[in-house]
Order: sequence, then C-alpha cells, then structure tokens
Amino acid sequence: MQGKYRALRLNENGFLEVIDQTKLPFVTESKVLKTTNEVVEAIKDMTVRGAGVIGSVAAFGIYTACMEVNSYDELKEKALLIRESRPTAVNLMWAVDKMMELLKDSTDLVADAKKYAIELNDEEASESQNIAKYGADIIEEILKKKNKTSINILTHCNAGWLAVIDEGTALAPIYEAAKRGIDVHVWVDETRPRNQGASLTAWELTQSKIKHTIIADNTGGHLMQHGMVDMVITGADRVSANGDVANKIGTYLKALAAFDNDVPFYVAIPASTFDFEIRDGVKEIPIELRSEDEVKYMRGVDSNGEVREVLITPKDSPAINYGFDVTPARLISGLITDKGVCKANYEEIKKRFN
Ligand SMILES: CSC[C@H]1O[C@H](OP(=O)(O)O)[C@H](O)[C@@H]1O
Repeated sequence: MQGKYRALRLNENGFLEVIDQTKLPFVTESKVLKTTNEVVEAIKDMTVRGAGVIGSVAAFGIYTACMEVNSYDELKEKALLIRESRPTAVNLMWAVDKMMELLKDSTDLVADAKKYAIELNDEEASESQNIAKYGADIIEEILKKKNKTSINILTHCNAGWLAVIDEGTALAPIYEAAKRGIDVHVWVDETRPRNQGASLTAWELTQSKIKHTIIADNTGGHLMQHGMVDMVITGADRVSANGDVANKIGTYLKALAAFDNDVPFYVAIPASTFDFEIRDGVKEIPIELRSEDEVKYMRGVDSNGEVREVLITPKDSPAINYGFDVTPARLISGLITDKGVCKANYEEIKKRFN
C-alpha cells in the first residue's frame, strides 16, 4: 500500500498511523492520528520523534489538516501549529513549507496533499538507502585502513528507521554493513534523559540481530582513549551552511572525545537537514528546552510489565533539560549524505546542496 513505512503509514481508512515510540521497547503499539491537534501533540510529546520522522509526520499532518479545512487560508493556520510543534529539527519546517508550496494552487487539497506527502516520504526513503550505501563504504574504508575484520561504532541517540524513514541515517550504514557481511558491534549511548539510545536504538539493533552494548553517556570518552571505538556515526536535526551540526544533547562531548583520540566522527543526514539560512550553527541554531521532568523522572516497566515513570531526584530539586547541542564543523570528519560524503564546510556543502 502506498504511504507505508516501518515507523508510520497511512492505514486502510486513510489516516496516519504511527508507532508510539514512548512505549518502546516495552510495548510495540501504534497510534492513529486523525486530527491536526493529535499530530501536533504526537510531535510535542515525542510519540513520534527523530528529525526525519518528524518531517514525515508533518507532511502527512498537512494532509490530515486538509481534511479539516475548506480553503488554503484555513490550512495555513493549521500548518503553522504543526510547523511550531518543535524548534530544532529543521526537517519539520522544511516538510511543512514544501507541502504548503506544492498545495498553494491546488483545487483538491485532500487528494493533492496525500499524493505530495507520499512522494515526499518516498524520496526520504530513497535518500536513506543512499546514505546506507555511502556510509557502509566509509566503514569498509576504515576497516581496510586499520587492517581489521570487525568494527566498533559508537552512536548517540536514535537515528535509525524509527527516526528517519526507512533505513534511518546513522544506523543505515550499520544495517548495510551487516548486510555486506561485515562484523559490526555498536556502542549504544543510553542518551539521557529520554534514553533514545537505550530504549530505541537498542530495540532496533536487537530486531536486526546486530551486536551492541548499551553504555552510560559518560563512557564513550574512556572507550575512545583505549582504542575501543573505530568510528562514531550520529544523525542530526539541523546542519548550518558552515557545517555545524545540531544533534541530541551530548553529541558535542562525543565529538570532542573523538577529536582528542583521532577517532573518525561522521554525521549522516538527508538533504532536508541542511539549513542554508543559518551561517553559524553554534550561535544561531535554536535549541529546544524541554520539561525538567524528563530529567527528574525515568520510564521503565514494573514487575507486572506496566510502563511506569519514577522520580529519580529529590522532588524539589530543580533541573534543566536542553534537548540538543551544536557540534562545530571543525570536529566533524565528514557528512554522509544521500549525494555522497562531503566535508563539513561551507564551500563543499554549497557546491553539493545549495
Ligand atoms: C536524524 S533524526 C534523529 C535525531 O533526532 C533525535 O532527537 P529527538 O529524539 O529529540 O527527536 C536525535 O537528535 C537524533 O540524532
């Protein structure tokens, strides 16, 4: 059926259905998003998350909004609600703007939005396959250079198919390398506070039977110091024109440790992640500030298999919860994109993507 991907699909009734990522890895459950408000809430509360999937859901969210309006002007108001649901992943704004541009002269909003949303997602899925191939080539190059037959890759957060349809970005080269018969092991940063690594990346790699070890976020530097990491691959939520990379909080610290230990640090991204409006990512990329409760509470299952949130700090202690940080381009070995691997600098990026 058209519009069907691993993390989301249009169901038989024509509504957007998504995997509820807040329940993984304990419960695999889907959620149908029938209204614009349900789409906005699902992005805000991270039922769906990951820059690419947020963009995918936003595109189908515009289609959902078209079922609620009688004119393009009415649609613009709903589109803004979707566009403003999270501030850092530029794929969200890109998807909404692209859909609204395509629909501006439409005489059948619902039918055209459905068509354009499927086309946009099919293109994202195709780009993800290219990232897989170019990234696996890098993995083979590193193995050859180090004269090794197995590779240890560290990744932060979740940039698999739960985050970018349909192969992911950071995990796409790992899936492709495994398909090529390469012996891959992944160090999985737990990725506090929402544990996208421990809950989502570990779940994905388990499904794909790829060797992995979950580590506390502060472990990566030690592993790199002791030669236990051959490369780092992460995803990204926004890459500025000068090659600075916004990604899940903690990425910058991994890049510093990689730089200090001469470990190749790659960022895998589709073209929709570039933001050419921003020339200095460190200074200008907006960083989402999320609820302090995500730091103060931890999710898990109790002895009855019920998903629970438990307080892990003194009730009255304040916390602050930055969702992302920005890694300067100088710490990045290369950007693995759907058009090949490019250096993280303005000239290279402009030549290939702008
Ligand atoms: C390339 S999409 C994955 C990207 O999105 C994650 O953020 P969140 O889980 O808050 O949506 C994280 O930055 C990942 O690298």
